[in-house]
Amino acid sequence: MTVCRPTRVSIIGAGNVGSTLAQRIAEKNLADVVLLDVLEGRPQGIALDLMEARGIEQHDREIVGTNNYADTVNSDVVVITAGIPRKPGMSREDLLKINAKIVLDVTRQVVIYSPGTVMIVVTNPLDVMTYLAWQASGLPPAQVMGMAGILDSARFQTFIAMESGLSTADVKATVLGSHGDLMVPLPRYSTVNGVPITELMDAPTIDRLIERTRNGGAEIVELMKTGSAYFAPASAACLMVEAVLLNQSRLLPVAAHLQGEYGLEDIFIGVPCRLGCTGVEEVLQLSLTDAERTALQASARSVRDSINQAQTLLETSPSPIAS
Ligand SMILES: NC(=O)c1ccc[n+]([C@@H]2O[C@H](COP(=O)([O-])OP(=O)(O)OC[C@H]3O[C@@H](n4cnc5c(N)ncnc54)[C@H](O)[C@@H]3O)[C@@H](O)[C@H]2O)c1
Ligand SMILES: O=C(O)C[C@H](O)C(=O)O
Repeated sequence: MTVCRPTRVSIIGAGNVGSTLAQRIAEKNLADVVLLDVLEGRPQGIALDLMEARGIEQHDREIVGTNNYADTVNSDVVVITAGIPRKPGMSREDLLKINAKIVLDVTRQVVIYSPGTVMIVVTNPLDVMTYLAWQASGLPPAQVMGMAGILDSARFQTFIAMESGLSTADVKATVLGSHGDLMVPLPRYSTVNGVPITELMDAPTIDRLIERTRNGGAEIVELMKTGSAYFAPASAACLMVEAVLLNQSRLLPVAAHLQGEYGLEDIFIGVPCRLGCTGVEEVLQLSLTDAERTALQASARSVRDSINQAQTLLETSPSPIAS
């Protein structure tokens, strides 16, 4: 008798984003979930809690909590959420050194047990962490990507719907670039049922919504006082997991490795990509105005500076980046 192996997603970091993502994946019946954390008891407790909801939510997905990477073996997708969230007054870049060490450590352990996985990075600062995870993993670049563009676009989408009073379902918004102050919201590619928002709102209103989008993560950090956003981030990561597991050919903005696209080399940054079972299957090159291209280049320069900074910081660490 053939024994079927269920699809498995491992989530490294059983904190706010990781545990919410585990819930979404299981309740959408996408895959079995392994939730791993350094904290003893936390992933086990969350997994048991989610298992006890199965009868109510009507699914039979296995959710396992663990501190042992061997339990993540043969994961189809691994999502890295391990790391420290920022506090009010901090930028995501302030997390660079501490999270770089965590991301390098967990990535190296993940690929021992899942050498062919698709890896989705969530830990901040996002674009740099995705680059470091890719380097440490040895995976082909198409199998490593970062989650941010879907979240930033969803925030822009929400603010456009709130401002216009039109249904969120009809709004499509596009945000490219880094997951930071230099992200690049694109009003020309943001529409309400096909109508560009530039036809629906005046420039000062659009500028105000762009500013709120750029500040979207910080706005929640300031309100929550401890921790950062996790419901919308988990939804965004789940969309990527779903696109990969179900080979959906979704066109989504993700932090992908660029090798000449948009005139950028050897960097991970948010661009529209076709996502399928092998990961990033294509980078779509939008035509950009001079101003949009300049903004994307500035965004990429800031990511490149942070990568250089992370590599300098890590040179003094006991486990430097090694390919
Ligand atoms: N890319 C995005 O858009 C986005 C959105 C939200 C959060 N984030 C980032 O994701 C990260 C997690 O956010 P959160 O709200 O879940 O934080 P959290 O503090 O709730 O959870 C983080 C978890 O990581 C665990 N952890 C730390 N070091 C670890 C290690 N070496 N191995 C395994 N687990 C480890 C912690 O024990 C904790 O449970 C943060 O860096 C945050 O800034 C990014
Ligand atoms: O803002 C943060 O620090 C968390 C995340 O990147 C977000 O945008 O919500």
